[in-house]
Amino acid sequence: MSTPDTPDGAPAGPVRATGAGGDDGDAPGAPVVAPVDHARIEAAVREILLAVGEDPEREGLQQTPARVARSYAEIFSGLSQVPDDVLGATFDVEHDEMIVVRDIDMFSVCEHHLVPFHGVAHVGYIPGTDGRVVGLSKLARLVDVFARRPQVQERLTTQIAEALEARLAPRGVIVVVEAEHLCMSMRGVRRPGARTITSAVRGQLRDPATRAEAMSLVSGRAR
Ligand SMILES: Nc1nc2c(ncn2[C@@H]2O[C@H](COP(=O)(O)OP(=O)(O)OP(=O)(O)O)[C@@H](O)[C@H]2O)c(=O)[nH]1
Ligand SMILES: [Zn+2]
Repeated sequence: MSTPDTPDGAPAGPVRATGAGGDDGDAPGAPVVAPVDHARIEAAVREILLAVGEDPEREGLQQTPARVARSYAEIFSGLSQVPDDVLGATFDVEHDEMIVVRDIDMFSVCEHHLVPFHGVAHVGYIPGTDGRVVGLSKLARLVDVFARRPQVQERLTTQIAEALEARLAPRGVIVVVEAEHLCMSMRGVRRPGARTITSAVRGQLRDPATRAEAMSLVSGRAR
């Protein structure tokens, strides 16, 4: 299992989107969209369709460039978000033990091939000395902030951990991501079912005993 310490370069800097990632005002499950350049995406998709030998004017493809643009606005909405959009509010529950949310569904896009990789993220932390915690749903929202970008799994894992460290000053953080990369399944080496597991562990959770407890929680062995 890898424990990356330095991200392999960050994706393009965030440009805050009005309303993107809004919390309590959003309808549950409402798609988060970003202000991408729809006209440019549409022109590019039309070119790709022509390049692969398709006819962009045939009935089934006429709306495809516009659909792809809307889809990219959602899939890449993390590029216009920053962690503070979702970790802004903390509260004091005087809890000084580990908190783990496991099996957070995660969809991202491989930056090498622009096809999805998907799986689950497990996110845990030990609150800092001030005992402040963040709402549980915000951990899933934080995963989305970094997953909805062109990514590699190692960087995604590290960025989630570093954002929690920076915002909560926790005593420890653990992030484990398990994912299947469609670039390894549907093309290339063609190994459907292979899962990649990455972890980022910080602070007290690097201590072997605490790390073992965290790993048993995220793997479900403690249930
Ligand atoms: N470390 C890492 N590698 C990734 C990730 N997503 C995709 N890759 C790999 O990126 C590599 C890109 O390799 P290249 O040789 O440049 O591209 P390619 O010819 O399309 O490679 P193949 O996928 O082997 O066909 C491949 O080995 C992918 O499996 C990721 O999140 N992390
Ligand atoms: Zn890929």
